[in-house]
Amino acid sequence: MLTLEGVGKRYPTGDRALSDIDLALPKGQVMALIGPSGAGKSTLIRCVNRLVEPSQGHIRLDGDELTTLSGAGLRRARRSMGMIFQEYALVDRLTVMENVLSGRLGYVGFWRSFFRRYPEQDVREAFRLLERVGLDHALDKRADALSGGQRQRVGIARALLQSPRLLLVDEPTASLDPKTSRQIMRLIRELCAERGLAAIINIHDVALARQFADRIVGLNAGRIVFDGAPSELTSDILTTIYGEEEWDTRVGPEEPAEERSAPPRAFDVALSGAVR
Ligand SMILES: Nc1ncnc2c1ncn2[C@@H]1O[C@H](COP(=O)(O)OP(=O)(O)OP(=O)(O)O)[C@@H](O)[C@H]1O
Repeated sequence: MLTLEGVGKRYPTGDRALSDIDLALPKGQVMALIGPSGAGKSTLIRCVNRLVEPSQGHIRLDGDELTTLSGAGLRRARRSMGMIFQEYALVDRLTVMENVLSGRLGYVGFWRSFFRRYPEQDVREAFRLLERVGLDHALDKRADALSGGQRQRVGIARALLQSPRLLLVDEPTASLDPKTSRQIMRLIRELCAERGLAAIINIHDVALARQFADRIVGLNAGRIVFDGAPSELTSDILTTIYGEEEWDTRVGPEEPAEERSAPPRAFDVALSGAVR
């Protein structure tokens, strides 16, 4: 379980990115983090794995305080948090298998990984994961020969090979088409359920957040302004998170009357297009 207590972040530039963040993320919960650009979503995710140093507060993973760790302790904590990125962060000239195996870098030591001599059990597990994400036919392909969706699947397999306790996911679908985005979100969700893994997913697409997360947290100007179930996300709450917008606009004035008689649910329309 991950807990954040009174977490704040002020960058050296003076920008206050987070204030008084209190959160508890139980094992197995998939949490979507939404909010307008600049709300502090990436900062929050990066405070958890200390890519950004929080200025105040406590962050604990299974009771271990993360904010005071350094050196080997910090490396150990980081390897228990798998990170999945918008731009995949793969090494283009390496194969799919090599990219996935790099998820073990935190465990195998420099020279072994330099010569790419990973223990056999790591290779077997990498193969199993690639099978699970549907890429066992592409083990030897170079990463730069893959589509965006395939690259993200490699990123997911690599994060899981770390044997993480938590997944930190930063806009995993921002570069993907709508269908691939849904497939990737579904995969992340299923894998979290299979492994009892908690995840924080920073995402701009509210419809995807609503469909695939157990819980949604809305940030605005560095503060939590909503924390609840996807079904509680009303248009009033979207206004609280993002500001004034016609979330319910569903039918244009020029729309033929017969089509107005059975409109799609306003909310689905608003969510599928307006919040990007
Ligand atoms: N390295 C940095 N130095 C100074 N200020 C920063 C830095 N990174 C982020 N900020 C500021 O912190 C605030 C929060 O930024 P952050 O990137 O966390 O927001 P976000 O919600 O992830 O935005 P987006 O959705 O656009 O990625 C913004 O005001 C931003 O300008």
